Amino acid sequence: MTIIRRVQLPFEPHQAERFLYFIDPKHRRVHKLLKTIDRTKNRESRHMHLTRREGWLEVVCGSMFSGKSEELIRRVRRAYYGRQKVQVFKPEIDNRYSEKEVVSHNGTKVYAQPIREAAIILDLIEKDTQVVAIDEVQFFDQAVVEVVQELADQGIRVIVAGLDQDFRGEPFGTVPALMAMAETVTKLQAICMSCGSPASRTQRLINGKPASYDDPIILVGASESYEPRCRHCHEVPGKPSMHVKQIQTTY
Ligand SMILES: Nc1ncnc2c1ncn2[C@@H]1O[C@H](COP(=O)(O)OP(=O)(O)O)[C@@H](O)[C@H]1O
Ligand SMILES: Cc1cn([C@H]2C[C@H](O)[C@@H](COP(=O)(O)O)O2)c(=O)[nH]c1=O
Ligand SMILES: [Zn+2]
Repeated sequence: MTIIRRVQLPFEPHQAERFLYFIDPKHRRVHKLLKTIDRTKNRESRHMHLTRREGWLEVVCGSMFSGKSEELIRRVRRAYYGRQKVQVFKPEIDNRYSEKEVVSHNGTKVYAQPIREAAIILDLIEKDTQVVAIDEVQFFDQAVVEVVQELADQGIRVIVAGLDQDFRGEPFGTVPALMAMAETVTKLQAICMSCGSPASRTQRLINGKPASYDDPIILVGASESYEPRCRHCHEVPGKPSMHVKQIQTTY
């Protein structure tokens, strides 16, 4: 028999055996050779990218209007399609569009439990919850960092969405720390309302004028007080300028 071609058919990782087919064109026959394979080895080589242990943190951040809530809602809906037990939380202070829903600027929404402080999340988690989503995470107290770590360590997929920068263009609350400890970080951009470039920052406008650096950081609002801007169009009157020190090197 002349073997001219060896064909390895696709196989599933759970299969303990695979077949090697030897094609003999002369006799128009296919000879089958059964080969036992090592299940563990096979699974490792083909599925290294799959997570074996549940529980991690996903951060969705960016400026206002960049699509953070839309993205959080999209991930939550997909989890519901997967028949997963999901709990969504939001800070009580964010009552712009709804008390008991996360609502995006273009109207998509999902039910959420409003809470006053982060530690309460641990009391509200139900036994079989697999996914926890928290919107407007920048408004929560410092304890939110330990809360999400605890949930992820317990095997829960935790999704948080929030502003990485305040209106002054400075790191916002615990979001930078959450970004550092997350397994994945998705940084979104809106469109700059001044020049049309991708926008990484949020401009606060008071009576149409840029808010000054000393204004309070927390001010709940939407398009009446804020618009997305790129770094070049973002204005913060009174912001201390950064002085780059000249470093003298001596040899
Ligand atoms: N300048 C803008 N750039 C991008 N999207 C904008 C802008 N202004 C309004 N939007 C709307 O905002 C939506 C995103 O809203 P949302 O998910 O609530 O954002 P975020 O949570 O980041 O503030 C977009 O899909 C779009 O409909
Ligand atoms: C920049 C900035 C924003 N806020 C407030 C304004 C809104 O209520 C939320 C952000 O909502 P979004 O879902 O990202 O659109 O935060 C604030 O209090 N301080 C700020 O500096
Ligand atoms: Zn711009």
